[in-house]
Amino acid sequence: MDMPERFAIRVRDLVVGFGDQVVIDHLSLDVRRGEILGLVGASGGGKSVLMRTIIGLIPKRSGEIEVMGREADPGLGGRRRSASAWGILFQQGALFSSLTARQNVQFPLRENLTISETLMDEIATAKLEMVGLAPDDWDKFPAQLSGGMTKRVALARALALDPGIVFLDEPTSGLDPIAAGDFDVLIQTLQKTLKLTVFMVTHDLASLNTVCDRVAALADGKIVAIGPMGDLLTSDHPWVKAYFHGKRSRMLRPAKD
Ligand SMILES: Nc1ncnc2c1ncn2[C@@H]1O[C@H](COP(=O)(O)OP(=O)(O)OP(=O)(O)O)[C@@H](O)[C@H]1O
Repeated sequence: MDMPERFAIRVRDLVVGFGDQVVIDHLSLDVRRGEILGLVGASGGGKSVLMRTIIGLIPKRSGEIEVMGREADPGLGGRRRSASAWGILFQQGALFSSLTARQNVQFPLRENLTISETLMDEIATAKLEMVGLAPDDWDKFPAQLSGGMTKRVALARALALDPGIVFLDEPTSGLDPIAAGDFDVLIQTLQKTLKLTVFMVTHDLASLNTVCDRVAALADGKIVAIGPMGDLLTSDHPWVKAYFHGKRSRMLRPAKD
């Protein structure tokens, strides 16, 4: 049953820390190919650190990380060697402010491929169309784009090299509920059509409910619960209970009697 090909990412017994602080403490996690996995955890609990360690931006102290069946190589910083294995949408979109939307999408192509300007334009256009950005906005600079448009451009850039996995760090933060809902639908559509594996850090309860196949909860440096949203809602773990059944989440449900 547990064939390695079933998994896009396998993390075993991972430890990551800074100085005296241990952030990730013997954590294990499997991300299945083709699933949308949501990661929740307390602020400062290590979600971004976990994501950045998987993609090789932060060194691990010990443990194993396998991405698409290959051991991540800490010596190479992971990124260059596997540039096309994953794409990343950082928190706040993090576009280059001096480049237009189209140039932002072309950036990873320029960095990693030797192809003509015409082909680069064609690929960037295809990606911008894919994320639903109107042609009028393709040559705008980030400062001229709304929050939702910025996220779309950042997603187009993450998809530039046709990755098998995309990492999304709080993709709907800062968006109004309608724009966030539209973005959720976009992620789901792209995941289906491109057969992507999506690893998504989010605090957005609606995203967790509607787009994630499974949700993993990070507490005390470990994954303390993982499964479909329904399983998380019935988890006995104190942090998971507080997260999903706290005052703010309760407000989302209609009052009984
Ligand atoms: N480069 C770094 N150097 C030192 N400490 C760091 C570094 N990056 C993160 N940390 C620390 O690791 C801990 C986890 O941070 P992380 O950003 O992963 O939290 P998070 O779960 O993503 O939080 P949030 O939901 O608020 O974004 C924090 O205590 C943070 O200060």
